[in-house]
Amino acid sequence: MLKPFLHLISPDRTAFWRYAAMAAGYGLLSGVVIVAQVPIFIWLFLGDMQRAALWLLAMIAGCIACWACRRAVDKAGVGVGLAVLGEARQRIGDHVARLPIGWFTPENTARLSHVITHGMTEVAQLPAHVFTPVLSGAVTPVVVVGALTALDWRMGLIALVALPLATVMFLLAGCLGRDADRAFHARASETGQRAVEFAQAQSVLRAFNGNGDATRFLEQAIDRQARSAYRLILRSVASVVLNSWMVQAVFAALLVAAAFWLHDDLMAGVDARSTVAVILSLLMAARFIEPLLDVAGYGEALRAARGHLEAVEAILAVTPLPEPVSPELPVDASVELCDVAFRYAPDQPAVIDGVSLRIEPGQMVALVGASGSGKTTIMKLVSRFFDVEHGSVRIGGVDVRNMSSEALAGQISQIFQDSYLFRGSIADNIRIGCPKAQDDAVRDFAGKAGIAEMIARLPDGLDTPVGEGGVRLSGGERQRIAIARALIKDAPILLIDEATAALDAENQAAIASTLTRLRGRRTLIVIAHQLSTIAQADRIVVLDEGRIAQHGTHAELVNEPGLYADFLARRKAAKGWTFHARHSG
Ligand SMILES: Nc1ncnc2c1ncn2[C@@H]1O[C@H](COP(=O)(O)OP(=O)(O)OP(=O)(O)O)[C@@H](O)[C@H]1O
Repeated sequence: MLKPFLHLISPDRTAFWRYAAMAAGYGLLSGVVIVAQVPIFIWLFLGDMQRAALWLLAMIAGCIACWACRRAVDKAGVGVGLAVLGEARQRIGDHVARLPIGWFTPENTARLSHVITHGMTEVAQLPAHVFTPVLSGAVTPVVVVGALTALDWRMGLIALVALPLATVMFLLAGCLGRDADRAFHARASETGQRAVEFAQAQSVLRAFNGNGDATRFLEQAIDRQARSAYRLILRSVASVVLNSWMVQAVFAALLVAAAFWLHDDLMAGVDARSTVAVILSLLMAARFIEPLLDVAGYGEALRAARGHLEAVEAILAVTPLPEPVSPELPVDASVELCDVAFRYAPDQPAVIDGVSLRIEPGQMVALVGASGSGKTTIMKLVSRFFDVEHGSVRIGGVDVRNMSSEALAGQISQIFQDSYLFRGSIADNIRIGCPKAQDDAVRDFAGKAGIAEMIARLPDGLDTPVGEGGVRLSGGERQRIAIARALIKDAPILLIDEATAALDAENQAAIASTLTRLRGRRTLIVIAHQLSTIAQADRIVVLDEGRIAQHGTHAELVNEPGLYADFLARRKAAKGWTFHARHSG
């Protein structure tokens, strides 16, 4: 528990240890104040009011010191909590930013969101709300044991033996609900994911589930969460009961010992002093039990926080894409795949298998192939969204694994099918490609991407908000903004995945002319469904089930029986289109 917590606040743990020492000191002081009751009662019994008053004053001073100490401890605890919150979120953010794109499944994304929001807030509250009473509650009884031993060694011995026993019991009770707790957190993440999915996919759900069945997935997730919550509550109640029984058993043992002691004294002839000692021992026994009961009560909070800490540890344990120790810089804008093999998971088949391909700087290559043949995966490997399983991907002669992520990102600009627009204006979204770009440049690239007219029609022009994910725009408009963003970046390599698929004829022409302008100036790798785009390519690579089936210029491939000829035939049949290659290699 403490280890993952400390892991989160490393490298500077001084503040935590200072806080822990203060909390232990507070527990010690509380114990001393409790023990101070003994001499007060003894002097009262002996009729020495002056000494009793002096001890009373000392006790009052101790109470004030306790109060001040508790305030300082709470303040330090809040400080540690805030440090954990800041440090952990920063570390999780830095770590997640280096994880392979494949990690970001809806399930992991929901878990990440649950941990960063709910989980980390609970963990941050641990020092002030849980650690302080638990730490001080563990120290105070030790001091009280000393007083008990001084009053009667038998009761002191019982209390002394009870301390490690209670600790073991608390730990065992803590383990009781651990699995149920993990299951509950997993179910809570799943419900969160289903709730977001339910909200985002309303149009699909309503179109396909008009019979009111649309909430089924969400309801099932909520049911599963409710069942796991029920199991967790049962386990929690059991562990709270076990802890309380343990503490009450210790108390009963102390009472029995006190009864025996009194009985012995009665047999030996009652001594008033002994009677007072018994009464004081009982008082100390009660005060010994109080902090233990507190500690027992915090077991549940500790276990819940442990669940969140484990979730954070699990995220931090995912291996990020390694950064090179001595990064190298590419010498040009060539792209090369050398005998590349890749699979998305160890238990899945290879989706890229033995692909070798060299694209010279300034060349335009079109990737063609059936759906699922591996075109998008090749693009992702070039961008190092994942590392290859075998072979290498080289940019400018350098293995992408030997380039820093900044250097690699600087080389590549990309337009994907699902380009995301951030909440902000059109200009903000285009400027992501070049944060320093002036308005004129933004307008210029918007024009090149075919959105000049659209912007001119809008009252706020480039400053028009796009809404989260670009919801206020049509699919084609979103795609064109993503194109402007990619073009303004001015990276030497441009990857385009079906960039023109969502565009109307007018904008297809605008994009085609942009590609014409960029030909020879940038290395272009294009997954093109539009024949007009393929027509511009210097070379065409036809993929089939993760392998290169055909490779060459249009002129070389067009009369060769095979997938490319089949592809052209299908496209012609669909569009009544005739291919006029501008370049024959
Ligand atoms: N994240 C993923 N996890 C597991 N398998 C994946 C993942 N993404 C793609 N695949 C699989 O890898 C194979 C190649 O997919 P890829 O997206 O590269 O094909 P594609 O040629 O680009 O298809 P399309 O033209 O339909 O976009 C497919 O069998 C696909 O199911």
